Amino acid sequence: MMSRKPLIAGNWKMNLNHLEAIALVQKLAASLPAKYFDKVDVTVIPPFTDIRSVQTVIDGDKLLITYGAQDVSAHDSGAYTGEISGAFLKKLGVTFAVVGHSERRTYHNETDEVVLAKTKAALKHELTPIVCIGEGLEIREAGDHVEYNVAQLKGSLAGLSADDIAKTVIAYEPVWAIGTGRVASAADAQEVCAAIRGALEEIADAATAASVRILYGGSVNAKNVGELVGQADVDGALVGGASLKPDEFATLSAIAAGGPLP
Ligand SMILES: O=C(CO)COP(=O)(O)O
Repeated sequence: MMSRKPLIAGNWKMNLNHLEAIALVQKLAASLPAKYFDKVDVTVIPPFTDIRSVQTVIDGDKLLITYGAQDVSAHDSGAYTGEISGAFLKKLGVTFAVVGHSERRTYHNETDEVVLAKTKAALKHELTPIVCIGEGLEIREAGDHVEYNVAQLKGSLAGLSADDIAKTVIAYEPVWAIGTGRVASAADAQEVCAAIRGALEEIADAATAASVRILYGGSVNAKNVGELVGQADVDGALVGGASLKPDEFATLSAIAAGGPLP
């Protein structure tokens, strides 16, 4: 099997102003020396208003940490008040764009069609979309989580070529695990991530499915990340709360790299 470099992505959500962002990136860099980056990719995903400041620190200090955006407009430019174009993000050196986070699906009514349009926009502007899917508690309790996630994945990637799918990252984030402290078991994460890989093989091909990184997200911390990323089909984590604590985020990145602890 093709080896996939783990990716640890810190989704700050609507936390930290640009001054706090600078301080966090500096602390994170101090705890995570360059030697780790051969074995793990680490990215921070701040609010839009922090991106320029984060870029300045990362470029100025030649850090190996990358950065992403929490959303991207489906449109390139024009009369779309409040939206942010992928072209602007690319110009700011952004690597990743999260699309379809459950908070956007829930609070902003983003459907699979919207998520697909945003995924296409990210790809068009050479950003790597981190396409999020995940079931709510009712679906999990009914035992329908595998089918639900496969359907959401297929809807969010509908019609994309294998070449485009190869340029994505998928994040499985069960809604009941987000911000609750109730992490999925490693076996539960593996079950859905393996099903996602199977679905990628169906909609693209085996080589593409083997190359795409699939992350788990939902109450990931330094204590549980090792077991999660130890699963065959879990290639990293999308981390919320623990990404706001630079020491813990550095520790969990080092664990994903296979150690040693910083
Ligand atoms: O939604 C998440 C990351 O995108 C997960 O958030 P928590 O790690 O805070 O549960």
